[in-house]
Amino acid sequence: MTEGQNSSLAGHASPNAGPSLWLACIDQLAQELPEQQFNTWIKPLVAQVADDLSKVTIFVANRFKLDWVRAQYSGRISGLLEKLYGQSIQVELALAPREISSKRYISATTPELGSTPEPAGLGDDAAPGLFKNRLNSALTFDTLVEGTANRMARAAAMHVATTPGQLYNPLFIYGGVGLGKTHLMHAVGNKLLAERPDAKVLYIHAEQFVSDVVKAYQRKTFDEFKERYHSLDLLLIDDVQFFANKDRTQEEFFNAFEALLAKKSHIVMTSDTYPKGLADIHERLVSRFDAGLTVAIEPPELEMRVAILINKSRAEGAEMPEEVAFFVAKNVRSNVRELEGALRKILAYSRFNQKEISIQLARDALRDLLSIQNRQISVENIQKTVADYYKIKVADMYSKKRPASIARPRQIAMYLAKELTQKSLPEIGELFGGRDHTTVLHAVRKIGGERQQMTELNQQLHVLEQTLKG
Ligand SMILES: Nc1ncnc2c1ncn2[C@@H]1O[C@H](COP(=O)(O)OP(=O)(O)OP(=O)(O)O)[C@@H](O)[C@H]1O
Repeated sequence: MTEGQNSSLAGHASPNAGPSLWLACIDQLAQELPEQQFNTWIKPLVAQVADDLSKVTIFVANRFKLDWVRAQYSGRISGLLEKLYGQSIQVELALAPREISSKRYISATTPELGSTPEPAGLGDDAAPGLFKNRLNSALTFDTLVEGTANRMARAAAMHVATTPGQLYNPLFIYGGVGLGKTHLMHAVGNKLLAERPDAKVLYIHAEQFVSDVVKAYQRKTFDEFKERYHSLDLLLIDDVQFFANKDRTQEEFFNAFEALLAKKSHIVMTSDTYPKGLADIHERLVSRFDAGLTVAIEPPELEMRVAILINKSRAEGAEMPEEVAFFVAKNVRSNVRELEGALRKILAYSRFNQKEISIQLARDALRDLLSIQNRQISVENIQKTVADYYKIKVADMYSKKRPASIARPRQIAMYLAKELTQKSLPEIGELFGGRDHTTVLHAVRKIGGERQQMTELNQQLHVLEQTLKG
């Protein structure tokens, strides 16, 4: 790495600048690398950033990993840090010391901006008398912004938190990635505990439940396992789609489910799809999942995204002007996790460069993200993806044909064009074979309205949106 040309910031960085810089770098790598690679090599890295931001030391667990990370990723990490900081930084790799849990170190899962702690269950660390509920105390109803997208789910969750074991049992919350399902679950647990500190609450990710079943199997400790799970007052279980094809886990979960319901304990579950949409889960479980209340969380609407940005930025000690929040919210639409990533980049950029948050600064901080979006989502791309999905010809997108099998996918494509691109209604009409803007408006309203009512259509739109966003 080259020596810094400008060291004027040395010694003047804010206390949050180091963590923000490293987390912004991690966010960027999460977007650039395949998930598997990111999870294996980057996520476990822990960094220590010098107070004057002159040096970042990255700790790696063992020698083998150290060599691999150095060979494969160190150049990229240095380049990214330099780009984010705007001047050179010395990057060093080292073997992790024992005291790595000290607060001065930052890992990809450091609970900043409300991130969720690593999933963990009752497994090894559930020593007698010491019950870990695994709740993240930062994820509360107070920090969850309410909007049309999550109103129903939030109201139901609040009801469960205040009067558990009564209505809506189980509560099944579903929706796409990063929309706040996990947050809502933790909020239920935290609220119940605030009112009844003795309540036995457990948050667990479905994968950890699977791993607990495996351990109980290996160690022949099913009695202990049952005693622990069946004695809960509130079980919060995340991402139950992970139970697919795991027969023994499903059986144990079924038993726990029945036992908890019988004693009026409450169960809250999340998933990426509604119960009947779950693949490879036994019918008897699916029907039980659906027997309480099933609610969706939708992608947040514009005003909600703006409110989330302003709130989260305030929580980080920075004021984001409304016009900047609107600019960011219009450009980052998919989910809240991405909004948080964008916010982190903006805050880091503003801190390092000691500049006020403005639209121009946001544009600079997010330039990679904005250019990827502009490159990827074009109306042509949408037309092709929707035509493929509904098995019609791309040419039918511009044709005058009217049978429902063609007209409906065309309306869906128009709706997505309005949602995912910056094009105006007349421009979209033009790209759909010279149609009038009122035709496009009609399609946008119709599909938008039906989306709220029809689960199946909503799922299809989720799939299309995820495909288009890559
Ligand atoms: N309405 C909201 N207000 C404030 N923060 C939110 C809101 N919705 C989501 N978040 C934040 O966005 C991030 C992602 O949310 P969360 O982890 O709960 O998503 P999820 O739906 O469980 O996603 P996944 O399916 O990927 O686990 C979290 O940091 C969460 O605190």
